[in-house]
Order: sequence, then structure tokens, then C-alpha cells
Amino acid sequence: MDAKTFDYVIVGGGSAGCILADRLSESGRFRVLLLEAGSADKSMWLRMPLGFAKLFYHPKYNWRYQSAPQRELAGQRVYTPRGKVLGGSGAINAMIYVRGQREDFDDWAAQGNPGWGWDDVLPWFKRVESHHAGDSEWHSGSGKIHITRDPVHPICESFFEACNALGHRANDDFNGARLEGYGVYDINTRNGQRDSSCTAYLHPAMKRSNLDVQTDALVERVLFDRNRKATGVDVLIKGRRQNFAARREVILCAGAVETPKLLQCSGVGDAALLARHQIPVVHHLPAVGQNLQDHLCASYYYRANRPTVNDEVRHLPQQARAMFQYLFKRKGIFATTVKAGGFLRTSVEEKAPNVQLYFNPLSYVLPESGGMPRVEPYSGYTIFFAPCRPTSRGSITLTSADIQAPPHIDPNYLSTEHDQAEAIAGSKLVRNLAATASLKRVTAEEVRPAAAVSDDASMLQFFREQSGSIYHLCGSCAMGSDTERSVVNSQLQVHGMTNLRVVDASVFPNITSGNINAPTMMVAEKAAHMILESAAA
Ligand SMILES: Cc1cc2nc3c(=O)[nH]c(=O)nc-3n(C[C@H](O)[C@H](O)[C@H](O)COP(=O)(O)OP(=O)(O)OC[C@H]3O[C@@H](n4cnc5c(N)ncnc54)[C@H](O)[C@@H]3O)c2cc1C
Repeated sequence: MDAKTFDYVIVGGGSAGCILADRLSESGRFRVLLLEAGSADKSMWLRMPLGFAKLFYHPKYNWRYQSAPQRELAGQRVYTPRGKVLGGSGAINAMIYVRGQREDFDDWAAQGNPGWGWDDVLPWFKRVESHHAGDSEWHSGSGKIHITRDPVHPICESFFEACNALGHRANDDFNGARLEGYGVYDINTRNGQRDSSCTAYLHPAMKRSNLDVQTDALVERVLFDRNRKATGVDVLIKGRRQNFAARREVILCAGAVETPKLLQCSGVGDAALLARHQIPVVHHLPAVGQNLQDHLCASYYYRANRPTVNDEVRHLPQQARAMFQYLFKRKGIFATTVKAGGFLRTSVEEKAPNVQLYFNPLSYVLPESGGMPRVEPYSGYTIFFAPCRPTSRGSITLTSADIQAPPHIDPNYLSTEHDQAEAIAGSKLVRNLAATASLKRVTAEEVRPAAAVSDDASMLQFFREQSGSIYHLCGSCAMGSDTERSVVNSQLQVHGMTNLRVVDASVFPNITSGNINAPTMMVAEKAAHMILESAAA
């Protein structure tokens, strides 16, 4: 095999790509190339948990996309951060680790995807994690990514009491027997540092001589032979075009925004769309870029009558002290992320929890123009909520045959009556929590939206104007058996093509009920197994 030929070429070194690079190179039998458009993960902000705030608009590590104007969100564009670095979005995310609920995956299986029901995927979730509780029916203590749970700020207890007062149940493990309830989130950190698929899988694997990792390598297109077999890729490495051949497979792990765009730029997508951009059609596959989904979320801001984390970080000397504490003990506010929350039903008619809550003992604003978050100048906390299973569906489409042009991202947020009703129901739930004796006891006032929101209409209007993405884009190359409505089969092979798979969040047929990094990594573990099985056949 020459220096430019590999068994597997993996495009995108994000949450999924790093796992594949490790697993496919593990046996030493295969030569593996990982191509990542972003750079190496050298900054300390990528390791420090609170560094995610610094990375939110970081020009070097973040693609910093904007959605198309959203009709149902008062015409606003929605900021859409995506990781552009080894580790991908998993290197810049907020580290909340949630698998989702049984029904999410059983619905995947029901959509023509045998092998993806909850009982099928549980072993692959376990394979990802080294869980703080060790081995059990639900967990593994010997996987690669450390899953931890830290103590919460005392004011979180008032939130728990509020949930209890409304009749909700406590849940001491969202990743255990059930998702429903209130409690403390698991996070993927190790010794006070981010533990991602990059740090836990890729870094140790990079010592292997059969794994090549190229950063600053933007894949422009997948190359095919006449029989629609993927044979390699064209890549711009530091601006110079090169190509690499794949003897076995090209595996796309560029994420829910870039994978569909790359397929389209390579001639796989809706024929009419490709024709508009003078791209020769390799295969008409209309579902490429369709079925895009995301979680929208809105925040309620409160002034507390006692100290919150705001008081620990508002002033420079406090920040310096906190940094010192982090650097020497890996503890304190810089080792933190949102920790308390829950998955609740907004009414007894709901069959499953339909709203995810986050309780943050810190209130801050992310300036729209970029830069660091601005901590509010009072003792504050926020409650924010996101409907779990929105039914709005959007799309990703290329805007040019040039891979460097940003795609048209149209999540089509809040476009169904179901989603609008849940925006109102979620707001009512937050208000009901705030009205309990336990939260009232620690609260001076609601700062925002306060009197501006009083009934269903103003709740919906508030959500239209103030909600934003919680960055869980997925579904844009969905798995399924119907070639009109899906892009990959249950083996994650692109319909109608040979030697080409998609392995990232774009294959989700439907969004899961919580944060989606854990399910994305589960998909990668399961896919690696499938790929190695087909290599052995
Ligand atoms: C700010 C933020 C906060 C989040 N918080 C959480 C959270 O707390 N918990 C949670 O569960 N989820 C969270 N998420 C979501 C989660 O991190 C992502 O859904 C997940 O990482 C997606 O993984 P992926 O492998 O599909 O794509 P990514 O991890 O995004 O990886 C795609 C990679 O491909 C590279 N790439 C793209 N195009 C090309 C190309 N043409 N050539 C070469 N390389 C390319 C990209 O640079 C990137 O590194 C968050 C996301 C963001 C952005």
C-alpha cells in the first residue's frame, strides 16, 4: 500500500470520528487515516470545563454558523456553534452526559432500523463509559470516557424541593433505569478536566503506526468510481489539494451540518439541487440534508436573596482566585458546568417526560457579538427548559459547489403546533416551579421575562423571541429503509453507494430526549463493531 492509500479514511475528528479512529486501528490490521478540518486540541480552554464559555465564539475552534432567518422565531437567525478541532463539538460542549430514554431508541428501530432499539444499544453505551458508580445493570466501570458527578451548589436543593412539591420524582441516575425525574446530571470529566472522545480514545491511539491523523485538512469531496463505489477523498491540507485512496471504506463523521453538505458537494443528494450548483450527479438521494432536528431552549432569570455562583465570579480578584484554585486543585467554578436539572412531564396525559430542565446557580448573558459570557450583576440563578422531542423538521443545503462556503442551515424551528404547545407548557412548568414555597424562599424576584410574560400568548411570543439552540443538531442523513426519506441503512451505509458510511449525529432518525453527545458516541462504538464485522466476513 502506498503512503496515500489507507484501508479506512475517516472524515471529521469529532465525537464520533475519534472513536472510529481508535477502534478501527486497534487491531493493527488496518491502516487508518483521520482527516480533521480544524486544528490540534492544544488550548487549555479545551480541557478546563468552564472553558466551554470561552470556546463558544472562538474563531479558531468553532465554525460559528448562523441559521437562516427562522420564520417562527420572529425572523431571527439562530447562532449555531460547531466544534472545529480534534474532538469536534465534543471538545467545546458543556459535557452534560445523557443517553436519552428507551422510547427514543425503540422509535429508531421502529423506523426500519433493526438492531437500534434500547436493548440493542445499551451495551454500546456501556462500552463508552467508565462510570463513577462502577459496573451494574446500567453501567460499566471500565469503558474509556470517565463519567463523574460533582456536588451541587446549595441553592439547587431548593429547585429539587420545588420539583418534589409539584409531585415529580427524584431520579438519582438519569442514565439508569429511567430518565424521568429531577436530580444531578452526570458529566464527562476526569480529575476536573474535560474527558472527550478525543482525550479518551484518540490521544492514546495516536501512538499507533497504523493511524495517521491530519489536522487542518478540509475534505472537499468524496471520490467515486463508475459503480458508485467510494474510492477516496480530495482534501485541502493547509490550502494544498491532495487526494487519499480508501481500499475499504470512506466514513463520513463531519457532523450533522457538514456531512450532508459534503455528500451534496460530492454529487450525492437531490438531483435538482445539485444541478442548480452544476455538480455532476453521482446518485440522486433526495433525503440528504433533510430531517434536520434540534432542541430549542429558553431561560428564565431570577435574582436570589442569597449568594449564588454569580457572587463567586463577578469580580476580577474572585476570578483570579478561582483560576488559581482550578490550576492547582482542578476544583472550583472553572471545573464546573450546569449540574442540576431533570426530565419532567408537563401534564399527566404525557406518556413520557417531554421537557428537559436545567437549573443553573449562575446567571449570565452570552453577548450576541461574541466574546466571553457576561455574569449578571446580582446573586442570580436561571431555570431553562427544552422540549424533549420536537416535531419540527428542517434541512441543510449547500450554497455553492465550493466546500468552503457555509451551508444553508434551516432547522425550521417551532413550525408545528406540537412544538408551540410545548413551548407554552415548558414555560408554565418553570413558572409553577418558581411559585413553590421552596423556590420563593430563596428568590427576590424574576428578572426576565417577569411581567412581560403572563399568559399563553405572551409565553409563546417570549419563546419565539428569546429561545435559542441548545446545539443538538442531528438527523440530516437519517437512518432508515425508505430511500426517499432516509440516507443510510441500519448498517449506516449510504443507500445506493458502496464503501461509504455515515457515522455521526446526522444518522439519528429522531432526536433523543436529552443531550445528544452520549448517543452520538454510542453510534460510533456500534458502527466500529459493524465495520470490523463486515471486514472479517
Ligand atoms: C456549544 C455546544 C454545547 C453542547 N453541549 C452539549 C452537552 O452538554 N451535552 C451533550 O450531550 N451534547 C452537547 N452538545 C452537542 C454534542 O457535542 C454534539 O452533538 C456532538 O459532539 C456531535 O458529534 P459529531 O461526531 O456528530 O460531530 P462533531 O463532534 O461536530 O464532529 C465533526 C467534526 O468534523 C469536522 N469536519 C467538518 N467538515 C469537515 C470536512 N469537510 N473535512 C474534514 N473535517 C470536517 C469538524 O471540524 C468536526 O471536528 C453541544 C454542542 C455544542 C456546539
